[in-house]
Amino acid sequence: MSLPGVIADMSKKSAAAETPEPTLTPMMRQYLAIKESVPDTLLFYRLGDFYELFHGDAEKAARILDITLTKRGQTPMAGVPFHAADQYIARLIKAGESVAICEQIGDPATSKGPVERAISRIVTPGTVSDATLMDERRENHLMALYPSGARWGAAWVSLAAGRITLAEIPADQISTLLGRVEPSELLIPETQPWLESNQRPLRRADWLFDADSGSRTLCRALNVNALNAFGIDPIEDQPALAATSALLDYIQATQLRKPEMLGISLVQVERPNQYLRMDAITRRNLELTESLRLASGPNAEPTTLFHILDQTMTSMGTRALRHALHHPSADDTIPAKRHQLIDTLLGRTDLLEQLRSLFKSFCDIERIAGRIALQSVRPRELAALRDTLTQWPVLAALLEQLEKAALDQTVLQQLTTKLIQSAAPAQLSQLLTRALHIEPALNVRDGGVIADGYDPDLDELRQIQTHCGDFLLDLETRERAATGITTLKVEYNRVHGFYIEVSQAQSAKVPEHYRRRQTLKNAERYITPELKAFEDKALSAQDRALAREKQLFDALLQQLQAHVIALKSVASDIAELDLVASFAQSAHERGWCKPSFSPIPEIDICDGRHPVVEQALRKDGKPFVENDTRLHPDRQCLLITGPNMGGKSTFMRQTALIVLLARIGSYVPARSARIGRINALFTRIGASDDLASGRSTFMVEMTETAAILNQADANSLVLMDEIGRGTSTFDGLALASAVLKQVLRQNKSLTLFATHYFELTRLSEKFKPLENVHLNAVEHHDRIVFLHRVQPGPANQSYGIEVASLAGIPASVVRDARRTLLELESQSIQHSPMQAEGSNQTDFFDSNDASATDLIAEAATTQQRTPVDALLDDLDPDSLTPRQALDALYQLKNLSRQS
Ligand SMILES: Nc1ncnc2c1ncn2[C@@H]1O[C@H](COP(=O)(O)OP(=O)(O)OP(=O)(O)O)[C@@H](O)[C@H]1O
Repeated sequence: MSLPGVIADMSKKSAAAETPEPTLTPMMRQYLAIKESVPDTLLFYRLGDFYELFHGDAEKAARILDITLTKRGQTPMAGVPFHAADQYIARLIKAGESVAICEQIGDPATSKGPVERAISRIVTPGTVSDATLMDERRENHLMALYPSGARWGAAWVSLAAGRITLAEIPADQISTLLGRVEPSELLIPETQPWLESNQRPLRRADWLFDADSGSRTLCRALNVNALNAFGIDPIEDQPALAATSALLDYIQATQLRKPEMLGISLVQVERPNQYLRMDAITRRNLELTESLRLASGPNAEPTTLFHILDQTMTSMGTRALRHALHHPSADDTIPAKRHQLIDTLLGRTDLLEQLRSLFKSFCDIERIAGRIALQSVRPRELAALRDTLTQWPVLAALLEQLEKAALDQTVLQQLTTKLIQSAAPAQLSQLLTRALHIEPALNVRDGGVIADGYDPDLDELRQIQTHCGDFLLDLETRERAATGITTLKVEYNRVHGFYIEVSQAQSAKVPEHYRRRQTLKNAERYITPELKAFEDKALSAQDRALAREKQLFDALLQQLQAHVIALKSVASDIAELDLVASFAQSAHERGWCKPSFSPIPEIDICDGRHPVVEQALRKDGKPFVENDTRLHPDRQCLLITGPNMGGKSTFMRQTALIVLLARIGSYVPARSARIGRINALFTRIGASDDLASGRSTFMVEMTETAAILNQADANSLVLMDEIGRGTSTFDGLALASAVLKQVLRQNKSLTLFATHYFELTRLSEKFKPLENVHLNAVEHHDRIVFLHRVQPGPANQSYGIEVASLAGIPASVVRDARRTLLELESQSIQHSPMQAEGSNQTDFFDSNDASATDLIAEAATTQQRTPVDALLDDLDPDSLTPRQALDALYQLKNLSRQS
């Protein structure tokens, strides 16, 4: 198989490399030839104690790492010390760069010209697996996408966990997938257009995306003959397998390994509707794992749900939580099981505490298993694994007690049987205890990794080093006794090594097997076969001990391979238990309740709270006001009005978060909660420019609204906050009304719709499933007090100016605003169709097609008609010849340029 992409075909040397410029030094020629094989990767070229970067690589690295950029002749260069390379690599990876490490492999002594060098490893953001280069709290994913008509095949891998996931996604949900998986690196076919501004893909040759090859390589990676056992259908899953092909090819190229050596042992296939659907915007708006506010200030308090919820004790549990938050289950089974476990743990909080404190000492079994599979595990990681596994009997005892306490033991048994019954932990713990030094050195090359007593040869080598003096004394005593020469001495010098010295006077007594080494004036020096053997051993003992340790460590790694799958399975159960224990802890500390599920689209929350806002208020000693949310097909939409700062957004978000928490299997911040069949969450909250893709606030708002109107259905929960506020009042009101009606009539989604357009509240007269609620405030001693209580009916006042005054707007401005408001109100009473009495007002929201809403919208557009609009009106596309159509196009372009 030819080496693809990242390691490009070395035979295809560029003209520059084949016929190098005469001025290039041999070393530079070597550098360029190697660099050509990794054109998009920063090449760390080993020179003495440094890794050097040249040309563009040097400039880029100097910028990212803030290191000095120097010049050798005309060549820009920058370097990092080899012993500190990992920390620099970590920073480059974080910045999204890939790094290739090029080491010296030739012997300097025998080399003519530059010492032979080769790339020893390639680290990329998506394939990194080294502990020192990774964030233990999150997964690193490499993803490949393969477009196949309206559906795209996707495959992504966590190399550290050795897990591949395959899926097929509708093309319009690619950004949702990217938002959910957050790949660190993305591969797409070379010729595929790419519009997602948030993700910079790596383009790979189209032919690398081949389903058959994907299928074959995956079989090799898993060491199986067919993929059916993993739920993969070679025909149906072709697009995903095509993506898998490019994915595995890239990993092989970067890891410099064959498929069967990639440590991939888990494969899963995601089927549609497995998870509650949320697009990237919704994830962001709900601040699940990333805070909106952090972006505006690094010191701001984290405000994410993840931050509030994370009481996990292991990094495996932390990652499981992050994953769960982005993958709420659409189905009740998984969350219901977790709820049952939480129930059991809350019944025995003493065991919950013991379990959590046990987990605190647990190492990252999953990642260590992954690195064992990749044979890149470090001695101290194995020692940590040993220490964790020796605690298994304690874990088993705790789980048995929990099982006894459980009302229904099946769920706990399903989860813990493997943990308790698996033979792997005990076997491994014994093996590692025997093999590893109690506190092994950081690297095998430093020695002191393998335990005494594990290998007789190593013990002897060590013995020689530590007991050299004892041996010599012992030999001296024995030889004196054997020869009767009382002045005999065993000694050592650097030139002659070990010897037995006998005075000239006694030299006649030396036995035959003594060989003369040196004659001095008054003494003879000898060597014996025993001493020679010892000398050979002693002089090379240290080197040989190190080599033996390396050999033993490698053999140990081979032995451990057999346990990788069992370890990963154990790790995933520990992650699950840690996650559930974390949920239980939150429920226990905060008095959260167990939600129930129902089969119809409904939400019935009693005394719900927003977990993040509540926590922030508690810090300031302020109470959170609980609110109910009731939505069902007959009460499909709540139109929420109320003053700014009244709590509208908080109320809407808390409803979504409670649904989400229930669906990830957590208890929820409420007195009671019944969550029905909800399969998607949509939000249109807040306003922000998307300058990166050149979209204004209003454009962003409308794009997000359009996505909701096009996708939400009766099983969706939709949150819409202040639709239409980004444009003129009439346009905004007209749009808000039309959107609301569409959601009610067509989408039929459960909806929370917050607005400042009081006029909309009249819609409840026409639409029975629409109900008005409001958040209220009262004025008290010239101050405004927010009650934050959701009450039936529409609000009667907006308090916008009062809130502005609270925010510190100068008094003169506030006074001016009040005056203007009075004027506007009196004018609108006289003129506005919205405020006029009787039929006018009803007409405005008439739901007939010729409703006044539509008319207002039309009128607003007519007022702003441009020559382009006029020309467009006059055109009848069906009656135009191609020539006329082209002319019209030119005309339109001219007009538009003029206007
Ligand atoms: N239920 C509640 N109990 C206590 N305090 C609350 C509650 N809801 C909201 N608050 C407080 O009020 C603040 C503003 O709430 P929120 O942003 O939800 O108001 P809003 O009505 O959406 O405002 P705006 O219309 O200006 O967007 C919150 O940051 C919080 O401090």
